[in-house]
Amino acid sequence: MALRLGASSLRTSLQLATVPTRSIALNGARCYSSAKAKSLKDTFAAKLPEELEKIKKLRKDYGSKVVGEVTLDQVYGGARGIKSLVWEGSVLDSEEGIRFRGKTIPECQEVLPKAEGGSEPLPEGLFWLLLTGEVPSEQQVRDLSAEWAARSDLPKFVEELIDRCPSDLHPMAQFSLAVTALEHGSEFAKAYAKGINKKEYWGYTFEDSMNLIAKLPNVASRIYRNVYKDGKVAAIQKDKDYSFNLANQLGFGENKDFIELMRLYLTIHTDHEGGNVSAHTTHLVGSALSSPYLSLSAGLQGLAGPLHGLANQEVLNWLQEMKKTIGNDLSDESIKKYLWDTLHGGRVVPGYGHAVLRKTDPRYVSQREFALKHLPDDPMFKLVSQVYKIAPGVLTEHGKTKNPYPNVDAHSGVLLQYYGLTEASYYTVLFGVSRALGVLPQLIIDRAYGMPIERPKSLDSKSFAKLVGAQW
Ligand SMILES: CC(=O)SCCNC(=O)CCNC(=O)[C@H](O)C(C)(C)COP(=O)(O)OP(=O)(O)OC[C@H]1O[C@@H](n2cnc3c(N)ncnc32)[C@H](O)[C@@H]1OP(=O)(O)O
Ligand SMILES: O=C([O-])CC(=O)C(=O)O
Repeated sequence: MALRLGASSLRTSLQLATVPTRSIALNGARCYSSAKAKSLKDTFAAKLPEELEKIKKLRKDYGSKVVGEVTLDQVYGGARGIKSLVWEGSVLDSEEGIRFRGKTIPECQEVLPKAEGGSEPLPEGLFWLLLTGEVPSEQQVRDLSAEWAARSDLPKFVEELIDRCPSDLHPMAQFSLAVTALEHGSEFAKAYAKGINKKEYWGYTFEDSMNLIAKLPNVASRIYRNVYKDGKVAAIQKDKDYSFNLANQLGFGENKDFIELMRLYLTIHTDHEGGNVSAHTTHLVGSALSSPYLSLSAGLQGLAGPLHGLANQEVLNWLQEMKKTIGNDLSDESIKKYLWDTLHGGRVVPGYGHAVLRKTDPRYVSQREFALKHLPDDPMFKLVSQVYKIAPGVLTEHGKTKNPYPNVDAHSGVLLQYYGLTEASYYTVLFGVSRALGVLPQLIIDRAYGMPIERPKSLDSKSFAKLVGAQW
């Protein structure tokens, strides 16, 4: 019960009184409806004792069972496939792709609440699903939108910090810098410094995560407007959803389809189980009890690498280069030649391959479906489709990559450029806003579970050689 007391002591005025909820079936998923919607924090707190009990029993009964073995190749191969992380929000199947709390992307598109008149899910709903495992009601999602809007103001010094960045400092560096500076308002760090009971950690981590997510549209749009536009940022509209506000602040609030794209984009980029660089980094830094601000900032710095989230920037630049080179000749032969030139130049084909996936990424598929619906005749979409037809064969013939199919980053830039967001160096910031909605729920869960500091064992090569019985 201490956990619940700790949580409720932090309740904000926006959280509505909790009343028993009625569970109804919505397309096979559980959906909770009630006169007064139960808040996210109360929903999580109510489920927590049972979750903790289940984990305690699992560890008591099976704690010494072997869950896998590790080869020397895995040690030298980026820890690929080693099962060593607990991540509740999503699990990635190499053939099927991601499932968020057991639900595929199409299933999420079906069951998660949408904006009035909209057809894409609201990322608020996915955040709720990732944290609690439950599909929220429409009212719960509306309340969450309102709560984020209410918490969205930036401290003046953070605005000034962003404004003082040179416009040629990469947007991702500006983004992680601003998120680090928001640490100034960390309730977790302040409470820890005062000395709090471990059982109260998650409540403060929840508050920090909510505040941080709420502020990201202001941070992200300020960077965009400063670097590429006139530096003026629209105010958050308190009665609107998160994606509307982000789209509007970027300067695309008049375009309903772009807002819908933001809702889809922010939903599908959230989470990709725990081992990817941004998720793992956030979790790792958080395991030292660094605040959610410092943890996410570290994760964003990993996302900014070209083999990870920056690949979406690389893809658009690469496609534009290709267009310049091949002009209107989208024949199989000319695409093939361009792909081979890239590979012969010792470069990777951006947007293709994956550390886990061995089939086309379902996040690519959902973006392709969006394009087929909204921009079927866009020349860049046609180019992307042609590359999709040709690249798997070329990469297979090249014989190096274990996965010749496209990942999420192969498509996102083409959708953004269609609506006029053409600045590729900005794209990973949008990815980062979405990724925050995926990695912060797990950070709250980590603290609620009392996960320890992460500290795997390393050895030098000589010791590994000895371990496998080799000469050194
Ligand atoms: C959101 C995301 O992070 S999704 C991934 C975004 N990144 C990209 O799209 C960049 C292009 N892709 C890649 O570089 C890789 O496929 C990664 C980083 C995604 C995965 O890396 P790995 O798990 O090491 O891939 P894999 O085991 O297939 O690599 C084997 C070899 O194939 C190469 N390879 C993998 N993908 C590609 C590619 N798209 N083009 C050319 N070569 C490739 C690797 O560089 C590696 O070469 P090496 O033996 O000379 O070092
Ligand atoms: O899973 C990975 O390694 C990379 C990825 O697609 C993501 O983080 O979204």
